[in-house]
Amino acid sequence: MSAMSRAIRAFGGGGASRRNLSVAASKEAPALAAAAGLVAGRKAGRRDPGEDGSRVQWVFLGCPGVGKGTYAGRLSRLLGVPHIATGDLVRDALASQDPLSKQLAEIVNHGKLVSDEIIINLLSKRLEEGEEKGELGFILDGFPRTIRQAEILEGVMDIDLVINLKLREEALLAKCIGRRKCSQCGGNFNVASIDIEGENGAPRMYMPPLLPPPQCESKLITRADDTEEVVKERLRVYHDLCEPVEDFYRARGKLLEFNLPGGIPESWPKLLQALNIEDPDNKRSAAA
Ligand SMILES: Nc1ncnc2c1ncn2[C@@H]1O[C@H](COP(=O)(O)OP(=O)(O)O)[C@@H](O)[C@H]1O
Repeated sequence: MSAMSRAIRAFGGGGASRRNLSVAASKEAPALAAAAGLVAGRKAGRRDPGEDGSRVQWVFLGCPGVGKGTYAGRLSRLLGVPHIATGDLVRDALASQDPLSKQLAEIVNHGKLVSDEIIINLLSKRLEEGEEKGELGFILDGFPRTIRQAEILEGVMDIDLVINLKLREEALLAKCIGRRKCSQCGGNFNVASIDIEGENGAPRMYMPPLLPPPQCESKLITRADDTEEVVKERLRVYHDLCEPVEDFYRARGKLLEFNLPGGIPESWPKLLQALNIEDPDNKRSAAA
């Protein structure tokens, strides 16, 4: 059993206070603590990426379709830390021969959340594998998604920043339905063209499609849970269960709200600015 699962047991077992959980976690979760590159229970201040980005322990929150995967992936490459998306861990489990996969498909393809226990087991396993490879730091995407997950994470790790991505509601559904992935190279694309009129002082929002190159065109696949009906359910679940997680981190002073102004070319430099990270593209053009 993984360290994080033991922490869950302590948490769910009744009577275990958060303090006990932290103590239990620091004793029982050396793997988890080492994977995070810190001593569990030590409350460090926010780690700015600076020269050594490898130690950031960040979380991305945001509705389905907002672009968590895109921006978390870009930052992970820039800072050299692993991007750990629990949705990907779930999809890997779904594709496996695991007896759990049928049960998981039933939940995921209806837009519901899988149980906290299952998700923490998957995440814990991934962190332990990372630790074995010497990974330091992480950017979590899609976790935590419930208050209970947030409390468990807070008890065993020091999250230093939570980035809450926001996009106008009208764009989210179209962005999910337009998502495509190349089954061969794994590239992510989007066929949706979003053009929302500016209203009540808000500027017009234009997000052009991100089309695949010709060699990927015939190999595109769509996620089974990216149908209109399922996306609407995922958005409902987000508002009910995941939005309170934003309040959880806001109350702890860890939440950075970021309103996406449009597509990647507009949003990426602004996000880097909000995070106090030097834009590598500007650096290159300044050096040229
Ligand atoms: N932290 C989590 N807790 C529970 N279920 C999760 C979690 N992360 C992912 N899942 C499951 O995997 C599905 C896909 O997740 P993800 O790719 O993050 O989707 P989204 O585009 O909705 O943010 C979710 O709808 C849910 O069923």
